[in-house]
Amino acid sequence: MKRNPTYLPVVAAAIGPDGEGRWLMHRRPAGKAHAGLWEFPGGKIEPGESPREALVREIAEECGLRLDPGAMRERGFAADHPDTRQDVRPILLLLLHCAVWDGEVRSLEGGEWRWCSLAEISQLPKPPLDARLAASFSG
Ligand SMILES: Nc1nc2c([nH]c(=O)n2[C@@H]2O[C@H](COP(=O)(O)OP(=O)(O)OP(=O)(O)O)[C@@H](O)[C@H]2O)c(=O)[nH]1
Repeated sequence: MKRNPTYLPVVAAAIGPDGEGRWLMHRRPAGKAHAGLWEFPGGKIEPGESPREALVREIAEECGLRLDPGAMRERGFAADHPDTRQDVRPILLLLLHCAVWDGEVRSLEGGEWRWCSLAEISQLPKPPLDARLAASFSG
């Protein structure tokens, strides 16, 4: 029986204070997959990490914010269809809402950062899974 390739787990953050409806978006830098598109920031979950641990690490590395894992809530997920080529792993993208953090945003690994309203996010060009997650915010 043909088996699907193993999903690559990726975690992303909807960072924003409760009730304000603005979220921190990251524009992927040149030279990377999906360069120039706007994503909910985050990255791959390493073996042995929980999604919350991975998110704290990725966000600290990318923009210097220190997220409070106790203030994270599951917000949704989106997954690729498995590719028929065995060398391309489908992505499982988990989205966590984080309403509490410390620090100021700095671009530590390239790319652009912007606080955006949902209306602005809907207009930004996004990778496919981020687009589906963003659409789920408006119901
Ligand atoms: N956020 C997001 N990532 C996606 C989508 N589709 C897809 O293949 N990916 C891939 O999922 C991976 C996300 O991990 P990452 O953010 O740590 O990737 P990266 O290229 O910045 O990191 P790296 O330099 O460590 O490989 C990237 O390879 C990205 O291209 C999508 O729709 N949304």
